[in-house]
Amino acid sequence: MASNGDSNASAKPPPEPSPLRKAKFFQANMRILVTGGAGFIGSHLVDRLMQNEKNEVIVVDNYFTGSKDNLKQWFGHPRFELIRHDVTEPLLVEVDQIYHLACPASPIFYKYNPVKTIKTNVIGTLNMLGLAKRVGARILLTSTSEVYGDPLVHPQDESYWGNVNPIGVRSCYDEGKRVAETLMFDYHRQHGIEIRIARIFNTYGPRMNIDDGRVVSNFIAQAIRDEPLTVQLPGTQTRSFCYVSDMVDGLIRLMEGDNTGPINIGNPGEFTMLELAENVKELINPDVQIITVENTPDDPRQRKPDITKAKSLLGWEPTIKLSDGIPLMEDDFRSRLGISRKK
Ligand SMILES: NC(=O)c1ccc[n+]([C@@H]2O[C@H](COP(=O)([O-])OP(=O)(O)OC[C@H]3O[C@@H](n4cnc5c(N)ncnc54)[C@H](O)[C@@H]3O)[C@@H](O)[C@H]2O)c1
Ligand SMILES: O=c1ccn([C@@H]2O[C@H](COP(=O)(O)OP(=O)(O)O[C@H]3OC[C@@H](O)[C@H](O)[C@H]3O)[C@@H](O)[C@H]2O)c(=O)[nH]1
Repeated sequence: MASNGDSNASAKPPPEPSPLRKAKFFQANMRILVTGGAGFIGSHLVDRLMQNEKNEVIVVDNYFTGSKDNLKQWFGHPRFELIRHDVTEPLLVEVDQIYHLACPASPIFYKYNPVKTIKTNVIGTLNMLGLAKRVGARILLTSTSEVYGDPLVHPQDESYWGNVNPIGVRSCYDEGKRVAETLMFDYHRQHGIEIRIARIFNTYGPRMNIDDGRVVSNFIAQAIRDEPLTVQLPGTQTRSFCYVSDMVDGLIRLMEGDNTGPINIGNPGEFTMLELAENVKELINPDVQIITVENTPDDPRQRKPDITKAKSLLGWEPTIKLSDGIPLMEDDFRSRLGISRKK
């Protein structure tokens, strides 16, 4: 297995998968666990996995930021199960693959209960690794570009170790994800677990919570409601936005491929927050006002993925540019807000 985290990765073989995998006359389905599957990215991932009729999908979620509504299309389907469960508690299920997404992702939600956020990242990831070890499952962690902190290297490639405040208000999330990555590699080296790590860059799309608090959903909801777009100061900070269907494609390729990662998955198109506001204004509501408001501590000043590895190792690159993704998200937000386009 190719590992770009540490060249000393153990040669220890992973635990044997279920004997049913080798059964001559019984072709078992691939049983896939998605933690955090009721959330934004998780529910899109479930939709894609359910399209393959060889997959059985089990979702666990505590509904902190996710919603059953995101999965209602699958209720009652014989290949689908939904379990209310908090990943900080152990879980006993028999599965072949684990997509481990459970963790609040929007800064306002992860800062709301920072102790719970770090427990989710550390104890939650330990529990899922323990499960992977017991049943011989392959596990993929959705890590984040936030492991690079306020990056001093631009764009960020996977070899950069980051510039992270260990005691700041964002640390429960970014240090939490850094420990989660450490745990993944320790289980890989010590127990031979098959791991995959995706470092996800800002992702947007339909089904984001209207009140999620992240910038794209805020601006789109504000533009539709005729409220001023709130650009946090200085407005020159940058982000690179990936449409959710591209993200799901990258995650599945990583899971199915041979490389442990970490691998950046994101769209390198980089925008200042002022540029993003101008784009949303132009595409959704040319009359809307743009205002500046106070920022929060430790906001990263620049962020853009180097996706050379994703291109060469996964054959993946994003296909949907921001100006095409925003209108797709607008349709979804308008239907949920019950506000149609002005004639
Ligand atoms: N969307 C992004 O831009 C982005 C960027 C980088 C990384 N990620 C990572 O991708 C994953 C999904 O992000 P998202 O944008 O879909 O966020 P989200 O908040 O919509 O989804 C997270 C899901 O995890 C669930 N959850 C949270 N804590 C849990 C716990 N203790 N036990 C069980 N379930 C729990 C939530 O209820 C929710 O359904 C997260 O791990 C996040 O860190 C997302
Ligand atoms: O209304 C707003 C909200 C946010 N912003 C700005 O927009 C930028 C992006 O902020 P967001 O809250 O969307 O998300 P961040 O990029 O800070 O963090 C995200 O990074 C990657 C993931 O791990 C997580 O989804 C999340 O932590 C920041 O510079 C913020 O100051 C605004 O200008 N206005």
